[in-house]
Amino acid sequence: MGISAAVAGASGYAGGELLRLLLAHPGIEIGALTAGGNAGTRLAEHQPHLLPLADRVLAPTTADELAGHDLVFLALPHGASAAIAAQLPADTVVIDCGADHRLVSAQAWEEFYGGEHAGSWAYGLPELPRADGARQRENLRGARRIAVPGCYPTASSLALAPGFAAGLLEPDDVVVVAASGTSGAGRAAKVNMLGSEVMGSMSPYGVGGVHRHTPEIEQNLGLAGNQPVRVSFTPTLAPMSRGILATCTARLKPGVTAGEVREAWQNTYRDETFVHVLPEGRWPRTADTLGANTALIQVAVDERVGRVIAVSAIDNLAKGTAGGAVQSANLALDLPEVLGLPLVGVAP
Ligand SMILES: NC(=O)C1=CN([C@@H]2O[C@H](COP(=O)(O)OP(=O)(O)OC[C@H]3O[C@@H](n4cnc5c(N)ncnc54)[C@H](OP(=O)(O)O)[C@@H]3O)[C@@H](O)[C@H]2O)C=CC1
Ligand SMILES: CC(=O)N[C@@H](CCC(=O)OP(=O)(O)O)C(=O)O
Repeated sequence: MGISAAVAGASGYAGGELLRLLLAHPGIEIGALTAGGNAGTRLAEHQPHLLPLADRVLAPTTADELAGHDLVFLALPHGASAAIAAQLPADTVVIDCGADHRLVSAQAWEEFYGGEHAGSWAYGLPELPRADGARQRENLRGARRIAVPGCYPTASSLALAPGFAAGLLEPDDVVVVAASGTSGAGRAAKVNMLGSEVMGSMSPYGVGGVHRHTPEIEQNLGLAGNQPVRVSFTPTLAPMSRGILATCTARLKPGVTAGEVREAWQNTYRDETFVHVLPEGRWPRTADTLGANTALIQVAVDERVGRVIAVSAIDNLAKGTAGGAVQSANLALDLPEVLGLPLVGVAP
C-alpha cells in the first residue's frame, strides 16, 4: 500500500499540475479530490488532460474528506488554506501551495495581505542556501506542515541567494523585475486576463513595492545572507500560459570579481538535481523549463556599474508550485527527494 494523497483545489491550475505529477509518482496514490463551487462535478470538466482521473467526482473541501490520508495538498486561494489546515490531524503531512504560512513576520503579513497572520510553516524551497552553510531541505525532512513558496519568490530567490550566502552583495540595492505567464493568476476569471487583453502585449502590475511576494523574497535572501535585505520587486504579465523569467540585479560589494561571482553560483548549485547554472554565454528561457521541475540560472557582472545580473527561468506551475510541493512532500515522507519529478521539459 503506497502513501495516499488528497488534493484540495483539484479543479484549479495548481491542483491540475499536482495531479499530473502525482499520476507519474511511483510512491503516492491519489485519494480524495476536492473543490469549492465545482464540487459535485467530474474532474474531466476542468482537467481534460488528466485522462486516468476523468471520471472522478470532486468532493467538497472539508476536513472529513481530506482526513484519513497520509498527505494533503492544499491548492486553494490564500485565506482558505489556514482554516482547513487547522482541522487536519497533526500527524498528516499538509503541503500548502497558498501563501497563508509562508511569512515568518506577522507584521509583513498584515502589511502585504491584511487580516490575521496564520503562522509560519517549514518553507518548501529545498535548494535555498542558508548563511550557516545548510540548505532549507534540512527543515523539510520529516516536517508535517510545509508552505510552498510563491512562484516569483522561487525564481528570484534561487537566482540571487548564492551571492548573499557568499557575502558578495550589498543588501540594500536589490532589484527584481520578473515576467510571468497568465496561469500564475489562477483560473478564476479576471478582465485583465482575457486573451484579448494579454495576447501580443506585456504589462506591469503591482508596481511600487506593493506586490505581496516582496517580503517573501526579502525573507529568503535575508536567510541566505543572515542579514536584512531590501528588494524592489516589479512583476509583469507576459503573453504565455506558463513560465517565469526573473531578471535580478544587485550591487556588488567593493572588490568582488566576476570570477568570484561565477564560482559562488556554480558552487551553490553544483550538487543540485533541479537547479542548474547554465554554461557561460547561455541564458535561461522559460520554454526550456516547461513541465519540468527545474530552475535554469545564468549570472553575469556588469562591471561598468558594479552590479551582478542573475536571470532565472522556471515553470510557475512546476518548480514554482506543484513540483516544489511534491519535492517537499518527498522530503517530509523520507522518500528520495527527486522521486517522480520531471527533469525533462517539453520543447519547442
Ligand atoms: N498558479 C500558480 O502559478 C501558482 C499558484 N499558487 C497558489 O496555489 C493556490 C491555487 O492557485 P491556482 O490553482 O492558481 O488557483 P485556481 O483559481 O486555478 O484554483 C483554485 C482552486 O481552489 C478552489 N477553491 C476556491 N475557493 C475555494 C474555497 N473557498 N474553498 C474550497 N476550495 C476553493 C477552486 O475550486 P472551484 O473550481 O470549485 O472554484 C479551485 O479548485 C493559490 O493559493 C495560489 O496562490 C502558488 C504558486 C504559483
Ligand atoms: C501572474 C500572476 O498574477 N501571478 C500571481 C502570483 C502567483 C503566485 O505564485 O502566487 P501565490 O502562490 O502567492 O498566489 C500574482 O502576481 O499574484
